[in-house]
Amino acid sequence: MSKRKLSRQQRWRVEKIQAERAERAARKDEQDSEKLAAGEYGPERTGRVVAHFGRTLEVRPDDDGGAVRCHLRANLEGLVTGDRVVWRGREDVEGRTVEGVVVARGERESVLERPDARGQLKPVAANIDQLLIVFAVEPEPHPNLIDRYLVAAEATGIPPVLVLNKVDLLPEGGGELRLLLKRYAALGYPVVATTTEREDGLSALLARLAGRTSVFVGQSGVGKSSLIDRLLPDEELRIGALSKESRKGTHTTTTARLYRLPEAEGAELIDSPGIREFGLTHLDERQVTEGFIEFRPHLGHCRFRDCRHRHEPGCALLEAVERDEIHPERFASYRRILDSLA
Ligand SMILES: Nc1nc2c(ncn2[C@@H]2O[C@H](COP(=O)(O)OP(=O)(O)OP(=O)(O)O)[C@@H](O)[C@H]2O)c(=O)[nH]1
Ligand SMILES: [Zn+2]
Repeated sequence: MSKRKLSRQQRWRVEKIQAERAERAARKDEQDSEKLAAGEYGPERTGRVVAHFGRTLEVRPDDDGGAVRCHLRANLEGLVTGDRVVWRGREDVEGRTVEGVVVARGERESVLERPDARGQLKPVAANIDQLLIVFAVEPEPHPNLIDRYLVAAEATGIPPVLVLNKVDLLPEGGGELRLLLKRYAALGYPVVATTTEREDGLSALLARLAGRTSVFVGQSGVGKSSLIDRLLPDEELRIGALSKESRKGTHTTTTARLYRLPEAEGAELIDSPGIREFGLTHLDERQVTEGFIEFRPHLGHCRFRDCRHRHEPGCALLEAVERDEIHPERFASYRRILDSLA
């Protein structure tokens, strides 16, 4: 909300709209209860949220068929794209499922959050198996930036994958960038090379996408749109396979959407402009320290319990750098990220 004060009349209008909205939702819920009791909705089925617009969702049934427009029972809040749900459909006279009601949410394996306009973290997508952090030969990535993304990924608990795009621009032998990525591979991070300039330029990525739900993140210009265009060539797929009946009056918004990727078995992608910007969120000192995964075995072993890992004697991290167990550039990057928090 902006700092601008609302006039009394504006405030009254806002309150009135909110009250009307709440009343409508309550009425709808009452109708749903009656319809559910009267057996107008079919049996419980499972599905996955492929998009959401306020209290209206699109749910893709696990059994079959295209996405169905559903609304939420009043006791359900905060569903996001990627959530697994239990829902019940209502059919028209010709036996087509025309709408549904979501009655329960499944447990989440992971959730991606972003700060809203007020700076409060809000979930934007759920059940993501991997964060694909895209880099490119051009614009050349700052190693510090890769570390920043990795730290942010570690804070979510969703495993990151480094995707080096535009490898068609790599110099003979691979250059510095290949060496850099080798360092990350040695830490245990999967590294995948891609190019949209060659027919088979996405084969390693497709293998990585199969059987998982992924999101693409990364700085501007690295080729996220180009990669996604190749993965989702069909405009219909991009709009979402919403059945014709359900599509009527679909809002066009910037909500996160879940897509099936036709070229890799069981591959799903959740995408939105907001999600692509992930990684630029605020982190605290503890998250940054724990986000450097090779630090973890050493944490808690410094001589001083409140060690800041700067010049303290008996610092386990500094000693690990001395012994080459922590790469000095990773350590320098850690310090730079910490300094940027202040
Ligand atoms: N040489 C080469 N160029 C590529 C490749 N992939 C993408 N590009 C080019 O890189 C530029 C940026 O690509 P985009 O797909 O718009 O990048 P983006 O990450 O979506 O950028 P934003 O929309 O700003 O976030 C475009 O001019 C693409 O044609 C590649 O594999 N090789
Ligand atoms: Zn220390």
